[in-house]
Amino acid sequence: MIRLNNITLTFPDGDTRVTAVDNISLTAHPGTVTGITGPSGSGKSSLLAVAATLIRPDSGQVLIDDIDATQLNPREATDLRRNNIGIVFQQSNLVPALTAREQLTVMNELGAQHSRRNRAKAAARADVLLDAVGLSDQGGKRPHQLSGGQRQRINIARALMNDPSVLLVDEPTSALDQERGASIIDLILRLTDELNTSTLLVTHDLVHLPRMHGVVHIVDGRFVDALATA
Ligand SMILES: Nc1ncnc2c1ncn2[C@@H]1O[C@H](COP(=O)(O)OP(=O)(O)OP(=O)(O)O)[C@@H](O)[C@H]1O
Repeated sequence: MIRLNNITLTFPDGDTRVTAVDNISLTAHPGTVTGITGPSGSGKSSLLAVAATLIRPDSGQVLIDDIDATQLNPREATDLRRNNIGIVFQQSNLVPALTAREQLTVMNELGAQHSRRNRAKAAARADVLLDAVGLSDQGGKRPHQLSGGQRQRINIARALMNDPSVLLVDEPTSALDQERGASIIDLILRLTDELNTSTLLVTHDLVHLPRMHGVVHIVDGRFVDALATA
């Protein structure tokens, strides 16, 4: 589960500071997808970066499975991120030289020694996830041999390699047409249910919002409305 309590985040802006996130609180429960939406520059990506423990907020708590990430030292925060959080970034950052399957198994090699699975278990997990995202027959292909939608599926599978309890997804449909975008949202909803992740999904694509379990609207860094659609 992820709970953000009264998050405020500012960035330096000349002699002053710009407030990117202004006292936002939200909770995402296991098995649910919460949409985060708002105009460009409203603070969506900043809020997601705070949730991902990539940026420490000026104030507020980031509770990941009841651990307050803002109280951890950088090494502890990295461990928490690796073990408990899966992140799908806006830009696909697949490694060009690796096959789809290797994009997943390499996650295990990058993890902390004590949290690594053995190679056979990591390979088995990669196969399960490739199947879950509908690409079990594409595991040998490199990113340039895959379509945009397929690459996004690999991104999602990779984020799930370490069995995270929290899944954070930034604009997963922005590079896709409506139909492919909708099928990526279907996939995220299904995997959230099957793997019981607490999922936050940033999107400016309003068409997808009615399918989320909850929606948080942000304008100028501030929470303006939340409606439960489930
Ligand atoms: N690293 C940074 N340094 C300074 N200001 C920043 C930084 N990152 C974001 N901001 C500012 O914080 C505010 C929120 O930006 P953010 O990227 O979170 O918005 P967003 O809602 O994700 O926008 P978009 O939909 O265009 O991606 C903006 O005013 C932006 O200019």
